[in-house]
Amino acid sequence: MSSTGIDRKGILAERVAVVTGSTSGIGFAIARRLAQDGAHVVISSRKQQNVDRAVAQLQREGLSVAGIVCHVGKAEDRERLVATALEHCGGVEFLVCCAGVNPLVGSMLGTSEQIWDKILNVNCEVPSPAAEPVAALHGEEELGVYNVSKTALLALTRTLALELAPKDIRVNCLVPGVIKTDFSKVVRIGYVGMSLSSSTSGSIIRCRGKFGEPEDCAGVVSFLCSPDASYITGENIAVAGFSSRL
Ligand SMILES: NC(=O)c1ccc[n+]([C@@H]2O[C@H](COP(=O)([O-])OP(=O)(O)OC[C@H]3O[C@@H](n4cnc5c(N)ncnc54)[C@H](O)[C@@H]3O)[C@@H](O)[C@H]2O)c1
Repeated sequence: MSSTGIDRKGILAERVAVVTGSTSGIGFAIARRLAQDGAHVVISSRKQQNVDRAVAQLQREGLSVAGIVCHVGKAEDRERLVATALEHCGGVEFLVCCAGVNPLVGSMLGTSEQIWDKILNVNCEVPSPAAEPVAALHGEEELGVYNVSKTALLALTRTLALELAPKDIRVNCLVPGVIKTDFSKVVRIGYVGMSLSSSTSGSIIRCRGKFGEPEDCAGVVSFLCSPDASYITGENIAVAGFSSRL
């Protein structure tokens, strides 16, 4: 039982969550946790085989999940995703935007317009009608455009939270540190011995103790979706241990 007298078992029972970029990594862990906490969850990402694999795995665990392909940069895919949630679950109560890209590791200077457009489109424009995007606080060298896109989400969260407050819609942003997924390999490769160290390019990356696991992010998102968080909106919440926030 929580301090508010709310029973946390099945805290999200019969609620409906849509999670983008949820066939692997942080998104998958969030989808699993929300379903374990009782929600009906719609999983999505770009490839049918990945959606099928993730849905099958969670259904084997006895969880209530459906899945559909959704490239978040495509308007028709996003519409189909919402339609699927309406059809299977009768609505959407939580939207968790995890899809993110970083096709560039290198200097921001001279980065092509095409790369800027891709990163800003997927990482910033798409979460704009959403709740709980995943974003950044302190950037690293060589991830400049990505840093810009994720830092924009901090302002997006604040602004959207204000705009949507009259509709009683909350908007919060999870700011992970270095979490062990395929996505962060490019950053983790520079760590030596899990302590303060130099990356191969010479830039300093800070991490003391250990990297995070995707599950470290999932519980916080479940909390943010729960009634215990009903007075929390417009916040950027770091789950970063002692590592840099990506
Ligand atoms: N891993 C970290 O250390 C870390 C830290 C901070 C923020 N993040 C952010 O967390 C989010 C999830 O990353 P992850 O580490 O779990 O990586 P991941 O590669 O394991 O998962 C990313 C998921 O997004 C999907 N995806 C990518 N582009 C998409 C698109 N256009 N449309 C739909 N789906 C798409 C991929 O298929 C995959 O399922 C990203 O937004 C990333 O920027 C990750």
